Amino acid sequence: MTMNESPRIALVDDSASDQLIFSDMLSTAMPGAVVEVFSDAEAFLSSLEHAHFDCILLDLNLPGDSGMELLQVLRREPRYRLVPIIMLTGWGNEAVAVKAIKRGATDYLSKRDADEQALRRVIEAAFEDALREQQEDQQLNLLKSQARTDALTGLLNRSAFEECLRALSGGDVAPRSFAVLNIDLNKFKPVNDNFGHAAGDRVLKSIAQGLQSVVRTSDRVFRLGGDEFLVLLTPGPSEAELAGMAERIHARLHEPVFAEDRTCIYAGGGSVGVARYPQTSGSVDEVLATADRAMYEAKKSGRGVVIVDAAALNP
Ligand SMILES: Nc1nc2c(ncn2[C@@H]2O[C@H](COP(=O)(O)OP(=O)(O)OP(=O)(O)O)[C@@H](O)[C@H]2O)c(=O)[nH]1
Repeated sequence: MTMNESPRIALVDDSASDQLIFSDMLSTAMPGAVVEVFSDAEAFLSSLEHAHFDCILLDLNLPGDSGMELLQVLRREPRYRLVPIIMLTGWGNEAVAVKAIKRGATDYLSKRDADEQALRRVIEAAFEDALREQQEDQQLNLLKSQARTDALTGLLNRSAFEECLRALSGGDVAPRSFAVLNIDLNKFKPVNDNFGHAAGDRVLKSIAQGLQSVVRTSDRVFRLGGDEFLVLLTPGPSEAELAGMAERIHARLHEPVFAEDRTCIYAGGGSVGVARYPQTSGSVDEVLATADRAMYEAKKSGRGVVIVDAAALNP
């Protein structure tokens, strides 16, 4: 939130004389600013349907408690969570101004002490604060997303998967339908042994891209670790769709992966165990354990795909 050349500033104040004084002061203090004046919270809020402001000067003494209420409404609104809001206070209002800061105001300025320099100083400082907060926010979001991402493939990682499971099992609300495909690559270790670890990484990345290319936008692909992947299909597809999806995934896993010199480094495919909720009885965790067992069964029997609780699909 940098202060641009011509910030849009809203002045919300019910006193006609203060509207004049502050509009005048703003035109000298911030010559490029575009200032819009509102006499009450309601008029200001309805203007937000078609306008956006970079900074708000808000009279703390609007009728009733509407100045403080407006402040809280704005801070709950994602667009205005970080926008500088400066409270204009009357004489002896410092205690209330401090309360306003606790409720999210960026700063306050006593009307008695206000002049062009003070106004400019407080607005510039508020923009700097907002910029700092925005950068901290971005860093936090980046850290959160890194913590949920597998660095090699860019897929969601095990901790993101656990988060997802908690949401699926979610408290008192019955989980929605879902299907889970537990995938483990076949004979992946020899890639590392024969072509080196970088070649193994190349295979894992290629498998990750392949999986992402075949699922629907509502589905999620995770790398749980090593050569173990998991696809979560939400909402759970019909039996026929699920069989089609499992087959597409299985086929995609079998596509050969080449080195830069076009040597084929992997074509081992994967074993896929599939379980569905609510068709597979038990809790969300039990459904996962079932998919895991199905994957081992697929690996042992060389069947490629084993779908549990879909007898018609597993002749
Ligand atoms: N290149 C690479 N290798 C990894 C990574 N993480 C784990 N591995 C290797 O992946 C291999 C996985 O072992 P296994 O699943 O037992 O090997 P596999 O040959 O696929 O065995 P089967 O599943 O029985 O066919 C191990 O050799 C790990 O060292 C990674 O991030 N990059």
